[in-house]
Amino acid sequence: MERTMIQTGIITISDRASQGIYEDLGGPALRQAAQGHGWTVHAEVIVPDDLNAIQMAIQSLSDQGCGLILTTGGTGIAERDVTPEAIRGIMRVEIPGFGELMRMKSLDLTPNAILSRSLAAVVSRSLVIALPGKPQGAVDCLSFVLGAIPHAVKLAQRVPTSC
Ligand SMILES: Nc1ncnc2c1ncn2[C@@H]1O[C@H](COP(=O)(O)OP(=O)(O)OP(=O)(O)O)[C@@H](O)[C@H]1O
Ligand SMILES: Nc1nc2c(c(=O)[nH]1)N[C@H]1C(S)=C(S)[C@@H](COP(=O)(O)O)O[C@H]1N2
Repeated sequence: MERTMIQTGIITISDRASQGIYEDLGGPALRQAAQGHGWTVHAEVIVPDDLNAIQMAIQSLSDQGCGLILTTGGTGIAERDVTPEAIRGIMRVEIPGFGELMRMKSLDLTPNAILSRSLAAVVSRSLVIALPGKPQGAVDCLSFVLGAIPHAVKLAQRVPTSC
């Protein structure tokens, strides 16, 4: 697989992790996975399940030059799960195949896979991938879409590239 230098930002979206009620394991799990893929982790942040806070965190990491922004949490159907709405409010285009593939592959692991509204989108010059909240689920879902990430990041960053 193509190994490209990708500047990565990681956002954990969880009311309880943001309040320190439980230790955030999702951000560190994604950092380890990203570094394992040869990417540079620029920053890791934790925000509550709040639409404005999510949008501001994404925009800030994008402005700091992250070509790839991974979020974990808030993709489900609980009352405060607003990650998809937050991303759709600031994206240029959605990339439906990412969510389709993550749900399809995850169905082999858990019947609850179809409860995730996980997605990917281009926000400014960043590829944003919204992964489920369970730390292992986030890492697994990232692995399912890995192959398309280097090319998608180049397209988001408007770097000349061909398929
Ligand atoms: N960032 C995380 N770190 C560690 N465990 C997590 C994290 N996110 C989710 N989990 C685990 O997965 C379970 C189910 O995820 P759920 O989506 O309900 O959590 P959540 O979004 O963090 O909840 P809330 O936002 O209400 O705090 C949690 O109860 C927790 O055990
Ligand atoms: N691969 C994978 N996908 C998964 C899961 C998981 O553990 N592994 N958890 C599911 C569950 S239980 C839920 S409720 C939804 C949404 O999770 P979120 O609201 O924490 O993002 O993701 C689903 N997708």
